[in-house]
Amino acid sequence: MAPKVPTRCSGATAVNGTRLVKSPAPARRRSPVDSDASEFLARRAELSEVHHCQSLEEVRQHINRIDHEIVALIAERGQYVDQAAGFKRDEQEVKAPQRVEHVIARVRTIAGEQQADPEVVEKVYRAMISAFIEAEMRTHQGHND
Ligand SMILES: O=C(O)C(=O)C[C@]1(C(=O)O)C=C[C@@H](O)C=C1
Repeated sequence: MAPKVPTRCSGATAVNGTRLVKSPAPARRRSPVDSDASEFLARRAELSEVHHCQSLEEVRQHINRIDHEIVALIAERGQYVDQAAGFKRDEQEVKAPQRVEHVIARVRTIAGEQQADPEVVEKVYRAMISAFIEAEMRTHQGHND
């Protein structure tokens, strides 16, 4: 894996409280769907910076901050998965194995672009999708009771 090179700061607050200069937000407010994905990822990469930490405590502060963002994104993703359940007729459609493999291939590609380990990303996604399928099953059963 390529070493992480610290990027120029532009718009975050460092853990030590330093305020970093933020570039103006884009005028348009469309959601980052597929067609906007590369633009969205480029902006995300520009905003993120990997700090060289001086202590384990500092490392954990960063991990805690990132976990907050990840959980917020899982919550948002979950609401779309929940809606997906409403469009499905049976258990096979809920499980959608071909779609799962498509998602996995896609996130592995994104991992490569983002200097993330594709093996780790695949394992995380398989565990997450499996949990979402269980939740979707419950929603789907609820719709059909
Ligand atoms: O795309 C769907 O059909 C979904 O329900 C979403 C999702 C996912 O979490 O990515 C969840 C369950 C299916 O197995 C496939 C994918």
